[in-house]
Amino acid sequence: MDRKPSSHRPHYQHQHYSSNIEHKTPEQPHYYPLKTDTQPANKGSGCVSPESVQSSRLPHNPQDPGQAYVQQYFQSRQAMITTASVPQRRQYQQQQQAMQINERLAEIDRRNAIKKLSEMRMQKNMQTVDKNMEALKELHASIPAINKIFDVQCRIGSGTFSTVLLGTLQGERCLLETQRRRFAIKHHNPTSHPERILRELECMVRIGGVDNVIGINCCIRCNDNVAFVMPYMTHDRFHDIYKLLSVQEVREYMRNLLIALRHVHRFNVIHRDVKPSNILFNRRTGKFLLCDFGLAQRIAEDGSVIQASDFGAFSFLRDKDAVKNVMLQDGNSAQAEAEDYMANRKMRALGGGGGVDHPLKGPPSFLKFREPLTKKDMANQKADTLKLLNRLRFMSPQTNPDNYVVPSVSVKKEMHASRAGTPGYRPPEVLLRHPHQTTAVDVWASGVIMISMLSAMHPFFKAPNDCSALAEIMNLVGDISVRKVAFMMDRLVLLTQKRNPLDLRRVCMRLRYAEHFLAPEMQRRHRRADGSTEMCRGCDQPTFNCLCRNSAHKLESYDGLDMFPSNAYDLLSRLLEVNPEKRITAEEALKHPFFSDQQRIASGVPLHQQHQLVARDSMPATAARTLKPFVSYPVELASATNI
Ligand SMILES: Nc1ncnc2c1ncn2[C@@H]1O[C@H](COP(=O)(O)OP(=O)(O)OP(=O)(O)O)[C@@H](O)[C@H]1O
Repeated sequence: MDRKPSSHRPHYQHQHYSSNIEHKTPEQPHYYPLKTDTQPANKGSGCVSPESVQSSRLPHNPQDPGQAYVQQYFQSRQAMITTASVPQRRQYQQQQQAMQINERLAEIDRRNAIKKLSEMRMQKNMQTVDKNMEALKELHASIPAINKIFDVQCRIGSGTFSTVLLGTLQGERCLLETQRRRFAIKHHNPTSHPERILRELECMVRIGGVDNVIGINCCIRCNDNVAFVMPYMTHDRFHDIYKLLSVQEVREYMRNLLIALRHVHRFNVIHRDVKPSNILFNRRTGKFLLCDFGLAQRIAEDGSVIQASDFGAFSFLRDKDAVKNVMLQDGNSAQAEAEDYMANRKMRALGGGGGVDHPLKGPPSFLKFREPLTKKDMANQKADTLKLLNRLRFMSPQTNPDNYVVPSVSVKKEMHASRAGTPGYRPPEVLLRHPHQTTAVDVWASGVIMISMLSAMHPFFKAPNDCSALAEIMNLVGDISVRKVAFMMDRLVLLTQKRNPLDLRRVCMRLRYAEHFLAPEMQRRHRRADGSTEMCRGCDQPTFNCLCRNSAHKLESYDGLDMFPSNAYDLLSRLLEVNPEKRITAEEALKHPFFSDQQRIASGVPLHQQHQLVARDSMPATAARTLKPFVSYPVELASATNI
């Protein structure tokens, strides 16, 4: 049989099909558009003739099967309309009108929603502008002296106790904008306790300006309003960068933080508010500053807290020479920042330093060509991650958040224990209400920052109150270590459930590389014959991904997946040591192998000076250029202390 090649068949079929249509077209009845007395045809009735469709879109082509379908559709509809009775037609018209009204209403709703959204956006922008203006006005009104020294540009941040504004010196108006030094003007809320302001001022003057600790240029007071003038530093929001940092950057970040803490701790001062928002870190230049000493406390040799009024707060002010010699940091011009960045880039090109140019290691080859995830896989992965988060955040509903820890010896007189700090960064000794707190409080907080970077989860601890904060810590490190420490501190922790300690490295890896841990092929490989997956009761994870520290399960190894070396986790476990007496100090931590195998690069120090730093960890800040310190203190306080 003479068969046509298969490639010709569609053409043949198409021709056949078209001829069918052509055959039908002559028999087609004429189209009578539906007309009523009040409505012109094709307007408002929702009826469109096939001719009008054809003429408005394409030239009529009877060979086109698409057009043929349109014609057929209208023919059948027209047949229905023409054969329908008057009430049926009216009903049809009413339906069409209702549809149109609905469409119009939907359109109006859509337009209103867009209008409302843009109004809300504008309102938000205006609120920000308002807040900026408000902050500027407030500063000008409450400390008029500021107007004579600074051009205050805008608000750069605000916390619970202050508003921080950006200012440049009026004396430098003749310079290019990029060359003008920039200052952060911290305007304390007048409701802030004077002791708090004084404490912060003293810390900044005595401790600040060196070793990554923010310094102060001057302090201006007018009645109950106080403003600190500090060098301004452009910085990255931790929230924007914590997932992106390379190993080298994490190393530099932690080292700079520990250098700052070591310096602060040498003065027997606990910062008490170490958290990312109090750290100014510039990813481009590698510069790092620890700021906000508003909660700082000085501790006596016996471990008791020295109150701010006994802090010797004014002793340094009495010594006028000491004030003159205060190491001041310069304001930071945009040009100086750009130069720092170039120096850093050069350093990286030579193989040292942190920074953004380091490429991230890709996934290991065995996981590189993974099959795409189905919706079901993604849902499973989400559920699995949620289980882990629930496990980490779990607190029994029976727990009484106001009475979770009691003194084990009830006859002992209860002592005051400081709770100052930010939720999520408080260590076990603070949550256990231990009165003798040490600089180890800050070391724990640095560990919390490190775990956020290693696990790519921020905030890592998210508890709304101290009780659930302690529960979160126990969910990670196990209940036994916390109960032991509590016992040591004469405290009894009331528990409703036991908790296994988790393996820090696997927890961080599981959160950071979730897609690898939950790869469908991995899950399939470990699935039982009945389709279920064996789960570990200790950590609520599949047994092959068990996160328990002493897991007895056969684990998937994920060799080579993690970009962080094992000594990073070793350091982490020492920073997050539950027992404050055993916790590593900042000084010891700086000697940890996590840092020692790397070339030391000090933040913000030009390349040619870096070799001098081998024996030292950081440089003192550059000397003041022109800005003279201006310190003013309340008349009442001055007379009270005989200054
Ligand atoms: N020297 C500076 N350079 C640039 N920005 C700064 C500087 N000092 C502070 N900021 C910005 O202002 C914000 C608030 O500053 P700071 O933490 O000192 O105020 P606070 O009122 O004590 O805040 P909190 O209530 O969070 O403790 C910081 O998070 C930071 O973004």
